[in-house]
Amino acid sequence: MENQRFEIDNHMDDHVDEQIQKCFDNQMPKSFFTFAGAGSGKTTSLIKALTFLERQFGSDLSANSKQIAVITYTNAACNEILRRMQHTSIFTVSTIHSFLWELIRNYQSDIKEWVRANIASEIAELDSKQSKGRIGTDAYRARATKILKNKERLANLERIKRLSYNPNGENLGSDSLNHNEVVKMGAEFITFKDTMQKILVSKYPILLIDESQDTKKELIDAMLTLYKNHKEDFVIGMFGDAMQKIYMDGKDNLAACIPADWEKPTKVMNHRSATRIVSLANAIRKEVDGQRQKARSDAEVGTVRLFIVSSPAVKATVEKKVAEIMAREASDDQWLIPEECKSLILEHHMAASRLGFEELYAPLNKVRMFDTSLRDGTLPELSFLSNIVLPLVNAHFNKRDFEVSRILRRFSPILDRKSFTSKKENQSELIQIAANAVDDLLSLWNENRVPSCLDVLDSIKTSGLFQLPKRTDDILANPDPGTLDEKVCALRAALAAPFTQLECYASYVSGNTQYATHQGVKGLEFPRVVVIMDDEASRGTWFSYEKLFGSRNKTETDLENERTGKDSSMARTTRLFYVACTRAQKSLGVIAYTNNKDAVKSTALANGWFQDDEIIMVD
Ligand SMILES: Nc1ncnc2c1ncn2[C@@H]1O[C@H](COP(=O)(O)OP(=O)(O)OP(=O)(O)O)[C@@H](O)[C@H]1O
Repeated sequence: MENQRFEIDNHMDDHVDEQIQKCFDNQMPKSFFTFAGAGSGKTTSLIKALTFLERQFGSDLSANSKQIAVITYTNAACNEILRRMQHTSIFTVSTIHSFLWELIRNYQSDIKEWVRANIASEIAELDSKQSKGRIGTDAYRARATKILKNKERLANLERIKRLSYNPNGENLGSDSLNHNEVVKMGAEFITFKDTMQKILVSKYPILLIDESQDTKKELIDAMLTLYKNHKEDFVIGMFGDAMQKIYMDGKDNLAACIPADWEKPTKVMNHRSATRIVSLANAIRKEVDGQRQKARSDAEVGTVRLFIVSSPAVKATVEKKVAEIMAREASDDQWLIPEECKSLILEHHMAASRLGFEELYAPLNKVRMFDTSLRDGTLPELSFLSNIVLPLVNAHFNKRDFEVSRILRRFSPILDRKSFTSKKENQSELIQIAANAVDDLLSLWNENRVPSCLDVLDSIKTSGLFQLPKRTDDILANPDPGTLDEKVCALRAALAAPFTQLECYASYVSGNTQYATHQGVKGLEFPRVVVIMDDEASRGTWFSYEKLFGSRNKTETDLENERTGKDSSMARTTRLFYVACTRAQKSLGVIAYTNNKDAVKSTALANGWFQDDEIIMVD
């Protein structure tokens, strides 16, 4: 085995980059589909392709006002690509939502027409269900509310001059489109409007999609239609890995839908992980598609361990013990430093309980509308506190006066440039007003008190130190709870939490703690990884590690899905497990919280995922 490793040619996949470069040949453009396993260098190949394109065609594209579009799954991935390409202007790097919105935003009359038809069809569908529904049930009432809201929106539509959309926000206004509408509409415009196709192809003769296994199926289908109609003057390049499909809105069996005339380069190396981690990844993948990777000849052996723990254990204590054992087993003391390890949880609330921001998180986690903004930190009330107030408070307590005045100049309406320059004679007075407002705010921390987030908002409201998010008045008011809407109620309950919890939350959403979710680390890598499998603590039904590890029976639906070849919760969990484990470079600890330790152990052994001496039973 060791000898075989040294025979591995670490450059065996280099031809893939040349194959991709040939696809961009002006005379004979070809689209391509590069699907390969974790750590095989897909993102690296994407960056190499962009570097090549810039060198080869950069000035030509700029001279003709054309660009290369790159679509990524997250804003973080966009920023990483932009950073690596040094923000070169021949590239438009965006998420699916912003890409589509940029493409269609100026076609307002088409947008309005589409929205009108879409609402009308939703109403018709709801009406039809309502006519068959049972009066008085929750579902009946919910449908009635939806019908009413849709009718109001339809009536209001005519008065709206311009429909707006923010790909990274909540889109609350009556003139706003929601995320689903933009994807559906954008994809339909590309699919059915010749002019939209021509505009897209002429602006972006090359379009590359990263993580295409999870790219919304509507967009993939639209791109395949676009390809069919414009294959002579348009190149699509898709990068991805079917084994890493972890969201339900991606296209199933994408590989089978790729036209026969595309290039399909494949890779067999794993440049990321130690050999033992690569062999675990191969074992997890074995039953799915049998694809095997090779570790680099210079890869270290690495360490994997499975810790099986009875569910009611005190988790923080268990996880500390696991880190200590990993330090010993992997001969690596860095395991003892939490910031040097990444702990992958299943849901954000598991980070909230471990990091101590549960009171802030739990009420907001119940509101579906907050799903995205709570998780990415863009919920206006929280982002206001995290991005403006927290830095101000920290700067003050760390005696960074220059930073305090920078924040005030930038964000405080008291020192707003316009009023400041127009009232020259009052400038020192304005500075004093701002300083007093800051003092009032900071006095909340006097005598080692910890204010609640509500106290902080209240002080800012009284002093006018900063402009507050729109809902603050409602949140701070004290009306009969029955009259408040669900979102305001949840915000009120959450913001009663101590401000220290906001600090922990802010640190978590900006990626500065040891915790991240299995899904959130897609595309990333870390030297030391702990994968935490804890179905009992996770509320979703989408994944089930207990079923994957044989400690819970499959349901009738699972069995039916398996029989009919449909995606099942076992299949989804296998892919999530693969994604999580393959983030590790050097060593990997997997913790299974379970009520059936023996079943977990025998499944881990029977599947060839772990050896007996790699499994540790924790009491
Ligand atoms: N040809 C190569 N030679 C050496 N190192 C490489 C090569 N290609 C990629 N790497 C390194 O391997 C690691 C994984 O690469 P990359 O993130 O591009 O893989 P990926 O296929 O996109 O992974 P994943 O699917 O897991 O997101 C990175 O650290 C990268 O720098």
